[in-house]
Amino acid sequence: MSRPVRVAAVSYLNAKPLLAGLQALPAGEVELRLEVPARLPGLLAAGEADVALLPVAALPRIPGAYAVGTHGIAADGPVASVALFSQVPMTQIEEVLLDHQSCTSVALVQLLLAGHWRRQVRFSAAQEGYIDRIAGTRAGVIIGDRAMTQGARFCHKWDLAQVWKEWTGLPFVFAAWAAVRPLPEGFVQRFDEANAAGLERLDEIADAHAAQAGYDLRTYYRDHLRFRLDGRMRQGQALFLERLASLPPVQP
Ligand SMILES: C=C(O[C@@H]1C=C(C(=O)O)C=C[C@H]1O)C(=O)O
Repeated sequence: MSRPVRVAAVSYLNAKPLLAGLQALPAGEVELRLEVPARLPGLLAAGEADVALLPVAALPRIPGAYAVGTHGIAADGPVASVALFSQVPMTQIEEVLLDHQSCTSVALVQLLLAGHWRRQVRFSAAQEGYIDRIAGTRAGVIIGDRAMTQGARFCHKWDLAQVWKEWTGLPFVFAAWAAVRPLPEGFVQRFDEANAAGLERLDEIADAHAAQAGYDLRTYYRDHLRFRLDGRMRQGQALFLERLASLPPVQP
């Protein structure tokens, strides 16, 4: 491949530590594009991206997808930025709005409601502006930077990675680098090392984006997010995909 490797990543602050190290790659080796998670599976499947930070719920839909390196976006306990928000207690929720920017978390909430909370609710596709419609018995999933600042607005917040951990005892992987077609010789190792280099500078990266965040990014990067996908992470991912396969066709 003589052209740059086209890398598509999540546009939220959660991905900045993985992306920071890519600057160390040889000039012109990668071309970076940032999108909300729900757009990434389509880019990879259509060949518009060579590598994507792929929401793991999309893996079964992309034939031939394989893991690139050892990094992604995960949590081992509360993640802080993925939650179900509601004004009423769990037992009174009748409808759940599914964040249109999400792919994995909207599947996770359906698994948790059916298998962990054992609640039957209606799921509705959400659109831009849906957060204002979370009211009464209508709850909603919110992911990413927008989720970090909703705390005071809703009476109830269930952190989905924390609930997954309580349910299964395992970490949860939201997204992981993946490709479909072969990559240039040696690229995966260079890319993986570049990711790891970014993780050495978490505080510096947090401070560089602090004004944009408006919350404590150092804590978010250090205490909530996990970027290295070890054996337990992959175990959590496998269990999620197994349970997802037995869920009735994911709505909406
Ligand atoms: C932790 C997060 O993980 C993400 C959630 C995703 C999803 O729900 O599809 C995909 C990628 C990650 O950005 C977050 O967005 O806050």
